[in-house]
Amino acid sequence: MANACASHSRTDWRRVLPASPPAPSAPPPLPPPPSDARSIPHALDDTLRSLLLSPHPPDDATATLRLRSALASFEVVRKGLHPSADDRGVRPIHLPLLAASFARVAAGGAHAAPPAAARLARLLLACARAFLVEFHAARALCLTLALPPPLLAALHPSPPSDPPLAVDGFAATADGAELRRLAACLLRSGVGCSAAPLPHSPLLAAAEAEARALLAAGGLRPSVVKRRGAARQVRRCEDPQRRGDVVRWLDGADADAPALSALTQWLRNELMATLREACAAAPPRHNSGAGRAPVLLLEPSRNLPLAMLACYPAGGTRFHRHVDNDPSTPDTRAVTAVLYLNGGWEPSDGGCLRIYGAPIADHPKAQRTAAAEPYLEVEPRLGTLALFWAHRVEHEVLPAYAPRFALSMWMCVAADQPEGWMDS
Ligand SMILES: O=C(O)CCC(=O)C(=O)O
Ligand SMILES: [Fe+2]
Repeated sequence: MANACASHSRTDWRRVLPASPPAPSAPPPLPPPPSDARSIPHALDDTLRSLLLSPHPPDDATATLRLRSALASFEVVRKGLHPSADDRGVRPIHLPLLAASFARVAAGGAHAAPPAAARLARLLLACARAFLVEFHAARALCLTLALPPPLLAALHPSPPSDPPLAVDGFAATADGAELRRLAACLLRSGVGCSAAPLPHSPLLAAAEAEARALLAAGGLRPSVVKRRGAARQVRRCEDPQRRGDVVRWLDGADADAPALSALTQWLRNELMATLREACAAAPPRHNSGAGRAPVLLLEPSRNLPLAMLACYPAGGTRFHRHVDNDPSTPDTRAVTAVLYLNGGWEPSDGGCLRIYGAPIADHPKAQRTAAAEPYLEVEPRLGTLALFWAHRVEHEVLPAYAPRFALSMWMCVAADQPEGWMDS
């Protein structure tokens, strides 16, 4: 199953359908927002139907924006929040809601006529591209529709000889060999670090520029750390002495940060697929992250947005030594991926990632603390991608003396993960 999903996620859906028709002059009015969590599925269905059946269908961008707000309102309503810029993100946990809505609307006959079926398929794939529906769910539903033969033929997965993915207009090579090497290092020793910038693309510099602009516009907020309080419940609080970065969560479709979104999608698609494949192919006990479990099954985090943009804003800000998924406050995170975005980094800027642990001792660049503990330092240069086990590897961010940017993604264990993966 993991392999099947991985191959679908590599299909470039942008190439399977014709370009959007021109934007209409009068888009249909929005249905009323949901008033409570139970009415959200109906609200989604209504929004979807109004988009599909309108005599003046909006373009893909407008349509996905509407579905995106309808989905984001789930989190707002569920938590009893007032909608604000912070709460508009779509969590992976919400994606099946929209897929289910598409299935209901399709079953309800909105697709009965071939042109309507084609429109439904178009919108579904636009949603997959905007990360509002999982690719494999979109494809599975498309195959149940009565689509015209040319469209159906176009929906077959791309052959392996396909040209590399083009991410939102940027040419990004798949960088597959280096990703597979990193995955192998991760499984063997718990840590993998790229030797050359990844992905090999102008996206990196564009993303750094966006990150700097977002910081300047006040778009990043102080981060929080987890703490076990009285009665053993876990609290989240700011603690700038322990962790001094400011962050912004991204879900891969953030309109004000297209290059960061494209990198988020690259991590979600290319890196995730490579790690899943490596984990699925590893014989039992040959994956240092699987603990006592026979296999490690990875999927995107269901509770967090896909990626976190973080900035340590100079002044010696740091993140003290920690394990991301500490067994004292356990969650489902298994892999931490950090992509650094600091084009002009100099050693005097500080902010290296220091990784501790026994396997590091064998690394050619390993150093030792005064107490002879082995460690490895990763320089946060533009395009350096570091991977390590979120539930095993101790690490810290050393004091930063210039603004230091990184895009992080956590890959979690799937719901059907066999027990024992947290045990050493
Ligand atoms: O940015 C880095 O190098 C790592 C940050 C980190 O440890 C974290 O966010 O948990
Ligand atoms: Fe960390």
